[in-house]
Amino acid sequence: MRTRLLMSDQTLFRSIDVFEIDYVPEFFNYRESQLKDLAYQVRPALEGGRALNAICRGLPGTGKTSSVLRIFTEIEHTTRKIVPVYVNCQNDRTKYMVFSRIYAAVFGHTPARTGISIKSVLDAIGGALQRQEKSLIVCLDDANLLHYNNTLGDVVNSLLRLHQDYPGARAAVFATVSDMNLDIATELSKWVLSPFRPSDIYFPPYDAGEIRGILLDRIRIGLYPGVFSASMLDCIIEQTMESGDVRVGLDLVKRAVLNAECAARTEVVEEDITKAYAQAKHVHLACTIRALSADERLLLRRIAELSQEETGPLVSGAIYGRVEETPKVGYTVFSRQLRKLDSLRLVDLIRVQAGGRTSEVALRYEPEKVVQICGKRGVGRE
Ligand SMILES: Nc1ncnc2c1ncn2[C@@H]1O[C@H](COP(=O)(O)OP(=O)(O)OP(=O)(O)O)[C@@H](O)[C@H]1O
Repeated sequence: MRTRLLMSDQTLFRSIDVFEIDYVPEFFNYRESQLKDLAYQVRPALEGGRALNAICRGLPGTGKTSSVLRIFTEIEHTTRKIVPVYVNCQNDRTKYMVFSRIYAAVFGHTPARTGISIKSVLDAIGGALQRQEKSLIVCLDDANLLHYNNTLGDVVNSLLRLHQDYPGARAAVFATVSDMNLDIATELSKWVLSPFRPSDIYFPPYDAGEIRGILLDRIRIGLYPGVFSASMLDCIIEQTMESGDVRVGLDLVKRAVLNAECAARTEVVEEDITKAYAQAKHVHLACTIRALSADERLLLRRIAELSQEETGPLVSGAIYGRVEETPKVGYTVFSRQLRKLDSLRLVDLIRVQAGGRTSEVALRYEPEKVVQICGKRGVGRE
């Protein structure tokens, strides 16, 4: 007899790893054209030259990192003449950390901790590439996080000029950027002396059908048959489309199944998804806030505080007037930061007047939660 009850030693997951953020998906569809573009950038390096630079642009969770890592894996299986290096700028935010990461990929170990200068790390990298006649491709993932204090300009400059001190050492940069308002190429052209001229590779948000396809592939591999019905999947797709980030959908599926297990059910019901959404909402918020610069985080916190204090709608001009941080940023930078919070769906910007500069700013999350996650004022300001 088919039972609806799950025993305590039974699980609905065939493999729970399939829903973890670092899982490398077996099926990777809907990004064929971007993968082709990336492969094209690599081609000159396969022929002994320098790869072409690229900027992969798209909102969070649109497959930028996965695409670059896929191409890097293909490189590793094809040639030893190219050293692909992945740098997660959320973790490695200084020039020294970025070059240590590259050093580790070239030499197989990190540089000695004490007393070694950035210049000597770079010299060692350049020398090794020259001797071994190898070409370097560095992926700066979430490169916008290095944008402040011109770390990004310094890093790109040093890499692209490596060949000047070490003829034959060739390096290229693949930068991924989720801040759709930041024109990294123009920003860099102010700082980077060597020709950067990146190709722009755009990653549009997945539509509902594509999100369904991605989630269905994972459900097929990660869960036992019958655990997740089509109608339950529809609920998850609806929630995922709100943020546009596939990670939200994957996380919701995992949590909903865990909730079903907890209730000793053999299949997910709507209640499991509602509960999962309440649990996951803040996890997603925390991840998005973590990826902000310190100044953007302070602005978001201020908006949350003002939302608690004010009863009427908040408008951008009034928010600017009440930013307390010193030195205060100019209005143009402030507007750009606001647009970024809007593009990350942390706030909604509603134009008050056609063509005017003023917008109504509506926080999309509970202000108390935002203040709590943003942390103390003034901590870690860049
Ligand atoms: N086409 C796809 N097929 C299967 N899984 C995908 C696909 N696109 C994205 N994913 C999954 O979604 C998650 C987020 O993808 P990824 O990290 O590549 O996005 P991203 O655009 O780099 O995001 P961010 O800008 O936040 O770094 C990962 O778990 C990845 O495996």
